[in-house]
Amino acid sequence: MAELGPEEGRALCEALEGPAPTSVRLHPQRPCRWSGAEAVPWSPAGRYLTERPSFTLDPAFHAGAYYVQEASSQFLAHVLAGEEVAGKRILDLCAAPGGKTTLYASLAGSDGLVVANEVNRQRAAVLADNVRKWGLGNVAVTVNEPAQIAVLEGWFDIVAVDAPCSGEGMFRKIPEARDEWSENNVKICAVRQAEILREAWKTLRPGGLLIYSTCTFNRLENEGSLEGLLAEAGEEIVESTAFDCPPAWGVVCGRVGPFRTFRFYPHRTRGEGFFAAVARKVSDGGSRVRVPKSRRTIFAPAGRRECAELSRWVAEPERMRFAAVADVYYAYYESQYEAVKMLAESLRVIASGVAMGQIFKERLKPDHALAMFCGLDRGAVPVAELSEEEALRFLRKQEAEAAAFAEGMNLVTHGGAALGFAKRIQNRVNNMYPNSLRIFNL
Ligand SMILES: C[S@@+](CC[C@H](N)C(=O)[O-])C[C@H]1O[C@@H](n2cnc3c(N)ncnc32)[C@H](O)[C@@H]1O
Repeated sequence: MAELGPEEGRALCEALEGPAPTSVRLHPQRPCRWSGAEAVPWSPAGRYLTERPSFTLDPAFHAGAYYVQEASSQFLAHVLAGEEVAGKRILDLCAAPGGKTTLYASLAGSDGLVVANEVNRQRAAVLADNVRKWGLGNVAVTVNEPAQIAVLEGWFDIVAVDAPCSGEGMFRKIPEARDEWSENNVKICAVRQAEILREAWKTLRPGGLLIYSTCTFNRLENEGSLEGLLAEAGEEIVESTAFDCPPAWGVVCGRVGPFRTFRFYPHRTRGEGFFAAVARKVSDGGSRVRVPKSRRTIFAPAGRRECAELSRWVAEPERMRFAAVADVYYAYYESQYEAVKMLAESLRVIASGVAMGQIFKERLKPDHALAMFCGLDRGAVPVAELSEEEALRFLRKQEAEAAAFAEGMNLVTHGGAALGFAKRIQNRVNNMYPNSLRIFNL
C-alpha cells in the first residue's frame, strides 16, 4: 500500500468496502443473451452485467454460453491480442478452476493445445468439469507438480503462471481472504512462486512467451518473484512485443527489467486487484526441446467399425483421430493427437480431447462431454428442445414428461444450447446428466 501514498491508499480501502462488479466472458462459438451488454474494455468477449443473477438457475450457464470471470483477470486476452495463439501449445500451470484455461482454449483453436495443470486433485476435478462444459476439445487436464511438468523441456509456445498468492486483490470479492492474510503467508507465497516460475521457465521454447499473474498487490509476490527469475535466467529473458494499454483503462503499467507489468487497483479500474507481467524467452539459444520417453502405451487406436460409428457423431470426422483408453473412446483433433498421446504416457492426465463414450454392439452410448462438444454433429440424434422450466428439471435430474423426447437417445437443448443427453424407452426417460453436476434445492 505504501507505493500508493495516503490519498490513493484511502481510495483503495474505500473501493474494497464497495460492491464488486459482476462480469462474464462469452463463449466464442455459442450465442449468449449478454452479447450486447457493456464490454470489458480490455477483453473482446468480456461483458459487465448490471446485476448479479443466480447463475445456478440459468440454463445458459450450464450450457457453457459464458464463463463467470472477474473483469481484471480477463486482461490476459489483451496481453495475447497481438500474439499468434491459434495452433499453439499453451501451458496453464496453475489452472483451476479454469477461468484462464477456457480463455486460452478459445484463442488456441482446434489446431492448438492447452495443457491445464492443477496440483490439487479436488480443484483439478472442477477444472476438468469446466473444460468439458467449454466444449472445445483442445485441452488436456493434468494433475502434476510443476517439477513433473518441467520434463517437457522447451515444449510450449506460451507458458502462463497464474500463481497461488496471498489474494489481497480479492479482499472485496472474497472477504475470507482478509482473515487468511498474514505477513508470513506473503513470504511463504513468494517462495512458492519462485519455485513455480523456475520450473515453468524450463518448459518454454526459445522465442516463447511467459505470462506471470497474481491477484495480489504486494511487491514481494509480484516484482519480487520476477526479480528472482531474472537473477537465475536473466540473460535468456527479453521484452515481448509491445502493445497498447490506454490510460483511460486505469491500469498502472511498469517494468521489471525486460518484463512489462500491469497492476489493477479496484479504485482505478472496474475489476478486482490483479497483477500481470509478460516477457519472452530469447529466440537464439536457451533450452532445446526434450520430452520424456514413453513409459507405457495407453491409447489404442479405434478399429474401422468403431471409427465409422464415432464419425457419425462429429461434424468434422476427417479432422479427428479416435482412440480408446480402457473401455472409453476419445476424439482428438488430428494436429494434436501425437502430443496428447505423449502427455498421457508421461504425466497424470485426467481429461483430454472429447470423451465420446462406450460402444456396445456397435452403438455409441454417448458421454456427457460429447453433448457439450462444439463439434458435435447435431444430426446424430434427435434434439429435444425444452422450456426453461423443463430444462431446470433436467438439470436437477427430476422426472421428465416422455412426450418431449423421441424414442431412443436425445440431445437435450434449451434455446438451442446443448445441456446433455437423455434416452427415452417408451414412457420412461433416462436422464444422463452427470450426478456430480446436478443442481440441488433451488
Ligand atoms: C490463482 S489460482 C489459479 C486460478 C486459475 N488460473 C483461474 O484463472 O481460474 C492458483 C492455483 O495454483 C494452485 N497451486 C497451489 N500450490 C501450487 C504449487 N505449489 N504449484 C502449482 N500450483 C499450485 C492452487 O491449487 C490454485 O488452484
